[in-house]
Amino acid sequence: MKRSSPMALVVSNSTPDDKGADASFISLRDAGKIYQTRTGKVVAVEAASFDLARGETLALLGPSGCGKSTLLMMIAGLLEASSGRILVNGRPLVGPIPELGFVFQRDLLLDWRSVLDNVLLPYALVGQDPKAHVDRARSLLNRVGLGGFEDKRPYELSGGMRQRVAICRALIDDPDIFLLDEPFAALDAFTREQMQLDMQRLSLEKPRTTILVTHEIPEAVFMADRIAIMTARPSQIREIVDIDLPWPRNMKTRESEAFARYVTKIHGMFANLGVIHG
Ligand SMILES: Nc1ncnc2c1ncn2[C@@H]1O[C@H](COP(=O)(O)OP(=O)(O)OP(=O)(O)O)[C@@H](O)[C@H]1O
Repeated sequence: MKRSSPMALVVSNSTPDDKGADASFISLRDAGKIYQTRTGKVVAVEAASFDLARGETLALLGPSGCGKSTLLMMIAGLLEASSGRILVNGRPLVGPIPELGFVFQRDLLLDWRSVLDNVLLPYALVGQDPKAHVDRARSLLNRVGLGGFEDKRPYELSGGMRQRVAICRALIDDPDIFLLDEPFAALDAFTREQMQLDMQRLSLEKPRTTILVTHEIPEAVFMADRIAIMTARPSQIREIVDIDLPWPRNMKTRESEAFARYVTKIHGMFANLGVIHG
């Protein structure tokens, strides 16, 4: 089952290239990033190129320090590319993407606000009255199993519950683009698996163009339509692997031969790249 498409999104005022915009909703053309540091230049990302269609999920998979977070921040428009181009909906990226949901490895919840008020925080930050969005916030919390926890404070929740709140906060304004930077890295294996299923359920309800940063091969295979194989620094996208496993994915998917074949194949790619030894 292929997932369908979310709505259009406007990024800059320049003329859109609508031809093929659906197939290349997010396009990178030799996008690179060099950090200038006191001790010299750090080439974090070298000439990354790919096209991502509306509603697709791409995993950025690679070893620690290979530039995955840098690339994600560039796609969010939060970090300027040093070279190359990034296009969203056919338009060059000229600043932070307004209609964006971003989930970080750390949940970044505010402990002095209730769960509900944390989910509504994006409105408070821009001075909007959050009242009109309370129903949606409650509904999102319900859908991730946090109905009844609205008045709790984040410090009363487990790590997995906190990250669910962070996901609801990222989705409160119904963004077209959803970026996740190792959102489950700090969670135990059981919670992690459950979160992958929960995320899938949310994305099947309302498909969004999603980019997931991870260094877990099975997680990437389970969650993504396509996987960008990234080399160690200076990072390059060595290959894009299409994951042709049917949706929805479940326990049976993880146990299937096809799933194991993808994991083995990608493991072999990283071994060939010298990322995995032994
Ligand atoms: N602000 C910065 N200034 C200088 N160098 C940086 C900066 N941010 C990241 N780097 C360097 O750029 C490289 C890529 O970092 P990045 O955090 O993007 O990698 P990553 O693949 O997300 O790593 P991890 O999986 O460990 O989170 C690293 O060598 C890092 O030290």
